[in-house]
Amino acid sequence: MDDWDDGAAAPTQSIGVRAEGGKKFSSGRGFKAVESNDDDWGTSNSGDTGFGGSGGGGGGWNNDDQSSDNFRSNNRGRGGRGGRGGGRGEGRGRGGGGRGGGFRDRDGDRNGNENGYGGRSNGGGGGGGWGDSGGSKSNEWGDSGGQSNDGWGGDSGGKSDSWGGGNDDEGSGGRGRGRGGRGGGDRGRGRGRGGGGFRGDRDGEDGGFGGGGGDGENKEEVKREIYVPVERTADEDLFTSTISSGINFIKLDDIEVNVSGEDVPPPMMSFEAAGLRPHLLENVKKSGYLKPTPIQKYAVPIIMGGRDLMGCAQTGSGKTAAFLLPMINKLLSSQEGPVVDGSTSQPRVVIVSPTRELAIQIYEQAKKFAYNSIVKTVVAYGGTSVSYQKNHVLAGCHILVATPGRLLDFVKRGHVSFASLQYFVLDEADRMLDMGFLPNVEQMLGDASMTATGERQTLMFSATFPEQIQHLAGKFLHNYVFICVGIVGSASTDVEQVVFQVSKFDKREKLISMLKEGNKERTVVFVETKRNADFLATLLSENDIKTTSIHGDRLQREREQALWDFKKGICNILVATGVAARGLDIEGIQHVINYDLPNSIDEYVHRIGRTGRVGNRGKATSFFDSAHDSNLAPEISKILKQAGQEVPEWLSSGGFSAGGSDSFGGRDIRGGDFGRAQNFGAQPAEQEEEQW
Ligand SMILES: Nc1ncnc2c1ncn2[C@@H]1O[C@H](COP(=O)(O)OP(=O)(O)OP(=O)(O)O)[C@@H](O)[C@H]1O
Repeated sequence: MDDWDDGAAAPTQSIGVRAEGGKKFSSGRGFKAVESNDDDWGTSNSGDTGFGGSGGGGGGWNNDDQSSDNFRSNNRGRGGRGGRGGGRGEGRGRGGGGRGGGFRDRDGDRNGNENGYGGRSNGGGGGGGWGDSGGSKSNEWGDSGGQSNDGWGGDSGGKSDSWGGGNDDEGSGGRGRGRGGRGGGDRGRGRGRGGGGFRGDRDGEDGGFGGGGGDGENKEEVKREIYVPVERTADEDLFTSTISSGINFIKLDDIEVNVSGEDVPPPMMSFEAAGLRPHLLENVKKSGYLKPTPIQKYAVPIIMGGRDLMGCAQTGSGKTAAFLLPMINKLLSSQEGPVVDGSTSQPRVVIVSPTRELAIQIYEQAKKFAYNSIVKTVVAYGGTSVSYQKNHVLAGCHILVATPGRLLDFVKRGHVSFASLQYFVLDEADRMLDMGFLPNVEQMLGDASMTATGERQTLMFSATFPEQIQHLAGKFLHNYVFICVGIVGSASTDVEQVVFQVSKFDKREKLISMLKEGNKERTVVFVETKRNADFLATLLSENDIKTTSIHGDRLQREREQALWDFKKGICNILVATGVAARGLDIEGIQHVINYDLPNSIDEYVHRIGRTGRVGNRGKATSFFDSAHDSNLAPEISKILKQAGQEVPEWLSSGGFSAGGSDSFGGRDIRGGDFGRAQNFGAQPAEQEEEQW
């Protein structure tokens, strides 16, 4: 299940069954904001119409201590979290029952970290009032939440006992029957009609979940708290916060590079040779970059030459610096300050990323390269205080890094205009141009203030770039150059890929034994659903494996804390949904485990690319459940083969037929002269110091 955040147009999943004849409530309280702020609330409801409350319940968050991230003591469990309320103000949601399977910490002391997960307790349908939960004292849920009509939304700050407390017992999935979730934030009136929840499987798919959703008219999800992001890394520390190149760095030069387009500028052989400004060169050196990677060698001169670009290169091969360096160089050369026209900020560079954490990371990289210079960088992304980020944007910035929803919101409100834009960058461009985000990108590029194609430079980067997306991308680019380092969509050869056949019933045991054997290797475990991410994180914590999790249902504050805990080694295991598959660059990830394989091979390539970066070696293990994953067998076989790795017989006999790289978009789709790539071949590798 996809859980990409922040796409205003991203579809909301509906999992509930709509009940007929729900009950109306005239007022109520949903999630309680930590701090009230008109602007924030207003904004959170100002998006496009279309997808209403993703649920009705608005279940009470059982977090007495709003200032803490702590779920440890008696009331810290999240009581069954209801579906999200049907919005505030005019928002009307028809929602389902809440999500069952709230979890509650039974033993706070065992969880040493702030985001710690406690024991399992599965409540029934959370938001939806009375859930009958498998194995637990379900009636308590109903009593506490549902019977009082007023209790649907739950006062998140208040009597949380009634929501979170009560159910100590373990049990598998709750069966939530949502009865008319009542929408609404603190100050709104919502109307809800509830849908029934789902009952959790008894076979171990824990946690029933409630109906997700009605078709309310609420504009966007109600935010659950207003979060002012914490800048955790001091500017000086940015230089050491990325990954040091590994022993195979030099081998990147062996990868064949194809470049196509008209009058392509020649590659640079060193950062010094590119003509970058001394201040920038100093910051590059301070970052520990001695030599450019292949994508940097080609992309930097092309961007400096004023060209549009579609760049494809493997995960962890330095694409971020490939676009940041030439842009920052230009900003430094012009020496112009940020443009703010009245109450509208006009950045010169806009970089759009599909996830919030990736936006933060790009922002930090930009700040690092622009360190101690006039170039100002700002980040804006969902799940955070709008007014806080708006103030930063309006203070003026050269570079704005943003997720699409928040950016469009700022554009709509007139806080941001593209009138002075020189560069428009789509990172993870294939993702930005797929069905979920394409309307957002079209809106940005079609905005009345947007500089014309040809006047601005448009740059797109990714490790995967299917041909149909290339076709689509072409219409936003002007006489562009296409660079392809290696085969587009191929995995880094520095990642050792192992695929095991594991049925869904054996996955947990296998995972636990593997992690215990792994001796605290820093590991990302990818799962398909948010629910399972929570469940597994809890399970692993119970097994004394320090674990945290990241997925789209966690508060932004929790997401950032989770990544921080993982980066700092407070938790060595990160259980993640696809939200962490792309772009994240975390030092020391030794192992990626696909507990659940993704639905697409591109996603597989991005996920395993969280390890084996910039010449470091890594390992990726995938649990292949033939009942579910057989359609991926040929493509995984192909990826393994391309990376020069052994393909298990059972996998290849599942229908694998070797073909060209076309389905991965391994060539410039323009064909003709453009498609006639100049093959720059492999660069002569310098003498390696160490063989492996
Ligand atoms: N020339 C270089 N020398 C040394 N390290 C580098 C160099 N270029 C980039 N790096 C480092 O390599 C790591 C990976 O870079 P980056 O995140 O840009 O990869 P990417 O190609 O964008 O990967 P992904 O496709 O996963 O997003 C970062 O930690 C970055 O600081």
